Amino acid sequence: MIEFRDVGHAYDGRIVLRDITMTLAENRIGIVGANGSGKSTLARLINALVTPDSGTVIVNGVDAARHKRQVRRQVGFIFSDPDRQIIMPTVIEDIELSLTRTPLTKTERAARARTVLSRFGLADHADHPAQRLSGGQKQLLALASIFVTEPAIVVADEPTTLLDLRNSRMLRRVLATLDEQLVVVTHDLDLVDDFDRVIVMDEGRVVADDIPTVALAQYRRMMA
Ligand SMILES: Nc1ncnc2c1ncn2[C@@H]1O[C@H](COP(=O)(O)OP(=O)(O)OP(=O)(O)O)[C@@H](O)[C@H]1O
Repeated sequence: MIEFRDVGHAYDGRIVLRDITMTLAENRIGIVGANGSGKSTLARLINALVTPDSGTVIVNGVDAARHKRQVRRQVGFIFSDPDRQIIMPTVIEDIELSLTRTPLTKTERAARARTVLSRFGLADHADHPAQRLSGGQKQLLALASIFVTEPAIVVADEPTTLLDLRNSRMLRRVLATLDEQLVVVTHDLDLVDDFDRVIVMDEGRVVADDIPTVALAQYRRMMA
């Protein structure tokens, strides 16, 4: 569960988030809104990549700004630019790296890594150089390397920007099977239309917060 209590944030004195008070308890939550409306900043507050200038963000009972490391262990964050996340030379090594802090043996880590790669359609690329994957494949790898650690909460900032239609459909199917709480920032409205809740941001405020059909209709009217 994620709670925003009267949260505000400014960059260099320019306010980008204001008066955010809400509790995110649903399993799958989408955040949509115009460019620059504050969505990424809101997402980054959840794993303390950004700390609020005012108010508090509480993640599973823990103040994110005060206990960054504890919160980051629970929140997997997926960046829209996968190059920020890919570290190891090969695809399988990159996934295995995510598992180094687990008590799994080397053989178990390799088996878990291969399972997640096939779930994300990358089984045939396991031993390929990670940096030579296509942009979309890198995005899938970045997703797989977070999901393999089974965090309690997954926050994804525009996870489908580089994916073709088949891969964004595959991601949609994978997301539908997850037990983790999921918060997705996106401009891909189809991705969130079967979510439990959609939040619409505008100029740093929440302007709609409802089931997808209602919230997305309001967003479409706003942008018309
Ligand atoms: N690190 C930063 N330093 C200064 N300004 C920033 C920084 N990050 C974001 N901003 C500004 O804060 C505002 C909100 O940005 P944010 O990235 O949260 O919006 P967004 O809704 O995710 O936008 P988009 O849909 O374009 O990705 C924007 O005006 C942006 O220029």
